[in-house]
Amino acid sequence: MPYIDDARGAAGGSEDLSDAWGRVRRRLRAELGEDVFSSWFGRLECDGLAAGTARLSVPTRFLKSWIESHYADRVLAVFKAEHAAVSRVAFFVRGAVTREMPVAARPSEPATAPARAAAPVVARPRVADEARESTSEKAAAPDLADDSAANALDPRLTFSTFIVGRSNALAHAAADRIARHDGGAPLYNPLYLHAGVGLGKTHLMQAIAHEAQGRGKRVIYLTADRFMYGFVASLKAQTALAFKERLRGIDMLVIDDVQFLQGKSIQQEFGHTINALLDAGRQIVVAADRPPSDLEALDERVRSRLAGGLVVEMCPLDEELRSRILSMRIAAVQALHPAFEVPEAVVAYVARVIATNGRDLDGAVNRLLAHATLTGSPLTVETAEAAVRDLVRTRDPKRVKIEDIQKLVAGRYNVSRADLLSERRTAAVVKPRQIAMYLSKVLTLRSLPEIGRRFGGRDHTTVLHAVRKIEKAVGDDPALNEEVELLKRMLQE
Ligand SMILES: Nc1ncnc2c1ncn2[C@@H]1O[C@H](COP(=O)(O)OP(=O)(O)OP(=O)(O)O)[C@@H](O)[C@H]1O
Repeated sequence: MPYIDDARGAAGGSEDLSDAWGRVRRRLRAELGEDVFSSWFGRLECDGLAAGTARLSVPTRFLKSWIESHYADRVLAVFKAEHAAVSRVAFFVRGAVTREMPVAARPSEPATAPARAAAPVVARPRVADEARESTSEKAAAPDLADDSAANALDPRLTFSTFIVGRSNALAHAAADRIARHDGGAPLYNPLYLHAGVGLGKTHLMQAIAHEAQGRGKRVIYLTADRFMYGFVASLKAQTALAFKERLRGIDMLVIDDVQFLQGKSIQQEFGHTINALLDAGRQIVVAADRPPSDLEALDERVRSRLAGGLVVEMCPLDEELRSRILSMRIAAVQALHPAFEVPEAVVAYVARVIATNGRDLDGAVNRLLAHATLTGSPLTVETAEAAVRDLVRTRDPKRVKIEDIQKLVAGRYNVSRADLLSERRTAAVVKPRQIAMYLSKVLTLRSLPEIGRRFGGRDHTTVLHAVRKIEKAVGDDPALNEEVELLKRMLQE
């Protein structure tokens, strides 16, 4: 069970918290839009409630600090509205070992699915606990000088537990070839995997690292934020040279979530590291949530080097693959809970309705287990439907393009798209232009400078001004609010 010390009596315990958490997620998704929600909150889990504080966890420090600085108040307000016992929210980074089962998922032990190994992940003993923020900072520099890489990988994320289907066959084949490649120049260098949230990138990346390590290769697996913290900490500790040497003296660098690389000097260092490794014929494997050309924060030269090997997209999991992943997860749970019975029809139902990603499939199995354990009654399609309701999305998130926003807004306000990009400053053009910029910010993952470029080469401060202005205007003017909401819906359909 999640730890609920004060809420048990008043709020009805874990089921209540779990329901509230489902509603919090749904409201955040509705309020912030699918893109923002899945970028920042897709991996947020509620681990419990104690002394009025809801404990929320994310897999990386970067996500933690971003959510804390941009969304903490909003999350708190929504949580308070949905659960009377919540008066505070606290964010944590899930550690490889200390990770708790998510809220609806802990009727009994243990996690049913490979928890994402959020921890530093390489060259670091598995006792790593990223929740110990301040102390782990200091430990970052020496971590990379330690050679116990294998210990830090999640032992469950291997090729043997990775299920291959149409959507990931190419990525799997390339990963497999690279991991088993012995001797000679690397085959595809770098291998760049990209996919939306929860489609198996980390699993495949860790599988490569496991396999190559097992073959005696010196491998480092890092998340981008781990790279950043490691580098910054080594600079502080004046061990930057050792850090660089350590990174460059390996056979394979596996680096996850590169879309999070931030900061000029860090990017430069990343670029140098990539170049040095590629030039020395060492294998690099990179994963991100977008193709290299969309890594706007990265220097053009680094982007083109990343794109210079094999770039493979992992597509959404099809129903057949989802069903096989579910069956495997259920079998893993049954090894520990032999009484946990899931009829074929329930597996088929869940595989059909949870069309999003592997993480939601894990969540569904956890909820089924919670339901079965708490009620003691057999699972049916009806009870499964209630148990996984909060995970079901009516449709897949759609990627909205700035161009589509411009076309729709221009059409709606009787101006041309060229007007929106022009220098014209008449009210008839300025308002739709600002609305289009605002929608570009809230519906796409584009940065302010990129949006500025797409609107006739404007400065990012102009975009920021437009975003703030429309944000305020929709708050003050219900008619405009409705108008903007309608445009959002039309774009997302
Ligand atoms: N083909 C697969 N076979 C088995 N498990 C899978 C597969 N694809 C995804 N999963 C499982 O789904 C969950 C999410 O996958 P993973 O963490 O690798 O996603 P990701 O693409 O790295 O997501 P993110 O963008 O959030 O980092 C994990 O538990 C993973 O084991």
